[in-house]
Amino acid sequence: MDQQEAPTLTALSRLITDSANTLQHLLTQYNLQPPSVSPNGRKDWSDAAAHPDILSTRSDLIDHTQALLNLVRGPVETLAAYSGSMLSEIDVLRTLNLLKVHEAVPLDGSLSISDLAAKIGVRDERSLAKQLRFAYLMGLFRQTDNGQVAHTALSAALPESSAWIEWRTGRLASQGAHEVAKAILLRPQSVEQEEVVAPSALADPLGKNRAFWVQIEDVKEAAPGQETETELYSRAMRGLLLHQNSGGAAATYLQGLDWESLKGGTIVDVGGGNGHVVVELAPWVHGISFVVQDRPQNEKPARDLIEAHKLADRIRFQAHDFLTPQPELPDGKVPAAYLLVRVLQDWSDAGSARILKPLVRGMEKYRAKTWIIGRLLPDGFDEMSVHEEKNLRNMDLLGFNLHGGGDRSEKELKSLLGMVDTRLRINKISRPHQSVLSFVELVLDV
Ligand SMILES: C[S@@+](CC[C@H](N)C(=O)[O-])C[C@H]1O[C@@H](n2cnc3c(N)ncnc32)[C@H](O)[C@@H]1O
Repeated sequence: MDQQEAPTLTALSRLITDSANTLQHLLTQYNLQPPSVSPNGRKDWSDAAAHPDILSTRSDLIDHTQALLNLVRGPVETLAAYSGSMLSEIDVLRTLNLLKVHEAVPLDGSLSISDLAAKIGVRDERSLAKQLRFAYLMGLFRQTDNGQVAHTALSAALPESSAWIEWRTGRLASQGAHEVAKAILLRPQSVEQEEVVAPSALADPLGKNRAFWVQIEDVKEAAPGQETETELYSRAMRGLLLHQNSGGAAATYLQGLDWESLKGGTIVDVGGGNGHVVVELAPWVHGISFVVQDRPQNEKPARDLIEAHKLADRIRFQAHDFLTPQPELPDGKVPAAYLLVRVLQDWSDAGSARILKPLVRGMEKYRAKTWIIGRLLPDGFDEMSVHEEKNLRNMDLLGFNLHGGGDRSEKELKSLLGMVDTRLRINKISRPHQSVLSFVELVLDV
């Protein structure tokens, strides 16, 4: 039987002190800001992307701290927290985010709960105060000495994360969680199966087992001034891009792929949403134009976003169902590469093969490459810190919850490619240090 080395309170505390000292020392050495609880302090770690020693020391510190917390709490209280206070933390975050409290509280000042309630249109002031009181315990907003509400570092960071939090904690993204066990019990194991049992379909509020993409489309009608589910989803995907990469969205993508090799060409972003990935990238990769392909519902949000970034001369949106053959590109362009960013995890192997097959035709005809950007799961244990692996696997579980899909390991990706075309192979894979995304270049042996 495995005998795990039992950590003690003092041994863990020592590890924490050592990692904290190292981290502090490295930040000073590289002239970077220390962590801070001030609303104007360090928000994320994107500035440390080029310093793997900082990132790995930080991950160690997080892992040791979590281990100490679990030890001090003990098993019963840890389980009580998962089914109690931690759930309330999510509920309070959802509520205050929906009420947009972070926009109403001034960044460099404070206001009374009554003024806050008036500003955000809340009538039940007492209940708002209770939500805030719990939020203070999370370090989300704080009460000033004169009883007013002010920002903390955590609440001040909400604007960048707000869209993702709104969507992820909302009904459509959460409903499947209640049916995961049932889906696992019911699901057949066949990779050939295109229609899979997805938890979110089992949780369909209309009881019709509608797939996620059908449910999201069916909620087309929004009240005047309100956004549709698709608009919220697109906004959330953009939020995830910024949020998941700790602010360093473009930097991660630039490190991962050889953009220079495509100069003068056109990249087709297949399932590119409203173009939120390529609007971040385009300013950094000169001489490349983009065609964003996605469902027609994304056309307007995409055009608005592209226009807002003044990139209409380089980025075109094309409504296209990626399960069907590739259309001619606008303006007679031909593809130099297809980009699939965070798409395949939503589909079973059979569904993913249907998405990849039309691209293989383009790879053959135009000698185009295909770049897959997504999460690759480790096959073994201890390949990364607990903190990193949780960040990675949390999205894998969400893929199952929503679509019955999920992320793949390199081995599983290779087996998928084999189902698509035996000439298709992985040319290279890279994962920028501590990025949750891996960058995979596919080529076709012709
Ligand atoms: C997980 S999102 C990824 C979006 C974007 N690539 C990113 O990384 O943020 C999956 C995308 O696939 C699109 N999609 C789903 N089914 C599609 C279909 N049949 N044809 C085209 N796009 C589709 C969705 O609209 C959505 O934009």
